Order: sequence, then C-alpha cells, then structure tokens
Amino acid sequence: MFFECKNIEFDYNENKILKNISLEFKKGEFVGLVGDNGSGKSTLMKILSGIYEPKNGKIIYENEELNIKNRTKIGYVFQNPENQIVGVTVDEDIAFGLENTGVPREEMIKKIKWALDVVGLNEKEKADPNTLSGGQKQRLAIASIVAMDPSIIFMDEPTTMLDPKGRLEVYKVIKKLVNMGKTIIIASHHAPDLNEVDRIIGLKNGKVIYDGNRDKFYMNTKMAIEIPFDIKLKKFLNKSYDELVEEICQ
Ligand SMILES: Nc1ncnc2c1ncn2[C@@H]1O[C@H](COP(=O)(O)OP(=O)(O)OP(=O)(O)O)[C@@H](O)[C@H]1O
Repeated sequence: MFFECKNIEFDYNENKILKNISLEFKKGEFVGLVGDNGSGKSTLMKILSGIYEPKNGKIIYENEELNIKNRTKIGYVFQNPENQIVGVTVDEDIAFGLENTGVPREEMIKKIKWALDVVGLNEKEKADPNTLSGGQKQRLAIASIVAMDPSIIFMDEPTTMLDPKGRLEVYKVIKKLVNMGKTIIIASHHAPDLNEVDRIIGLKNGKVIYDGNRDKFYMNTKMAIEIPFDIKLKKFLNKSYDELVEEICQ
C-alpha cells in the first residue's frame, strides 16, 4: 500500500478526539475529508502528516513507518495562508523550507521557479507576500509545499478564507497537482471543492463513518453539510443537470 494508517487514536486532555482510525490511500488519489466542526478532520490530517504524534497507532508510507526522512514526502497546507508565510519576498518564502532541508543554491533556484510556475505566480517572484491577494497568498503557501516535492499533500480547508475568484484560482492549482499525480487529501465544508474527488471520507466524533463514492455519500448523508448542486438535482428532482438543461431547452 502507498500510504496507510492503522488504529490511530488521539486525545486532548483526556478527551478522545480520534478513535481507532484505519485508512488506506492509493498514489494519485484525490480524497475529500468531510465532517461537522470538531469532528477531528484537522487533527487527523496533522497526525497523518507527522505534525502531531498519535497516542496509539501507526502511519506507514511506502511500507515504512513515518520517520524523519519519509515525512518530507508529506506536505500540509493550512486554512489560513498567513500562518504559513514567513519570507519577506515570495521567492524567499519558498526558499525557507528548501534551506531547512539543505538543498544546494543552484537547485533551490530551479525548484523555486518550478513551484511558482505550478501555482502561476512567476511574475510575483520578488513581490512582498503582504501585497498579494488572498488567493495569491494561498497559492504561495501551496508553492512552498510543492517546492519540497511531496507525494502527498493534506489541505485543511484551503479555500475557506477566500473570495470566489481566489477559490477558483486555488482550485485550478489543486486540479493541476492531481493531474501531476500527487495524492491530495482535502478537508472542506465548501461542497464545490469536492466536486471532482475520487472518494469521500466522512468523520463523526472522531470516527470514520463513511469511506467511498462521493455521489453515494451526498445522496445518503445525514450530516448537516452543504450538498453540491448536482446532487441536489438528483436527490430532489431525480434528474441530472444535463437532463434538466435538455428539458428546459426543449
Ligand atoms: N489544541 C487543542 N486543545 C484541546 N482541544 C483541541 C485542540 N485542538 C482541537 N481540539 C478539539 O479537538 C476536536 C477536534 O478538532 P479538529 O480541529 O480536529 O476538528 P475539525 O473537524 O477540523 O473541525 P473544523 O471543521 O471546525 O475545523 C474538537 O473538539 C476541538 O475542540
């Protein structure tokens, strides 16, 4: 298996936050993580990316337990890009993580250019990050992770702080990363973010209550969450979007 966790448990001050979570991920999968506020999405993603230690359980990347070396193959994008941006200029911000892992200067310059290209921020290379729009800041935060060339990227509500234009910009980048073969696991309350995921994982009170097909999840869920437009049509009118358009246009 490419990436998996087995029997993960986690407490905050005696409160059980995650209860016996086991999951498997394939290389290149695009996965949505859904659940009510406080269900444990952020905590689970932080554990799976090695930011927090689980109380019990194992995380295994390419048949090896997560360690200081293979951890670098896993990236984490925070909800608020401000929490992730540290550089005085855009290129310095991306250089920060690379410097920490000892990447030689020549290679670093190439990696920065490549990461900026992936997120479409090439012309902002020397800009002050404070002058960027919300969507651009989030794309910079993603570029800093992408430059490290992780195979898996966890994204914690990456579009929540953004306006519709910023959301669209970030969403384009996410799709690009999926097309590049990255495994993307995105937690979101915003249904359109999950329109194209291969699979949904539903969390409730720290337990996995659903793991499978997106449409089936939304058709049957009892969670108080936003239902995507295409599923609303299917659920309440028993018609797909295309069928409805054809009917209206007749
Ligand atoms: N640093 C902390 N100390 C104590 N409890 C915490 C801490 N961080 C989170 N919690 C608690 O852990 C539980 C899970 O929180 P978590 O942030 O993982 O949920 P979430 O599903 O990501 O929520 P949201 O959708 O609101 O972001 C919540 O009950 C929360 O109050």
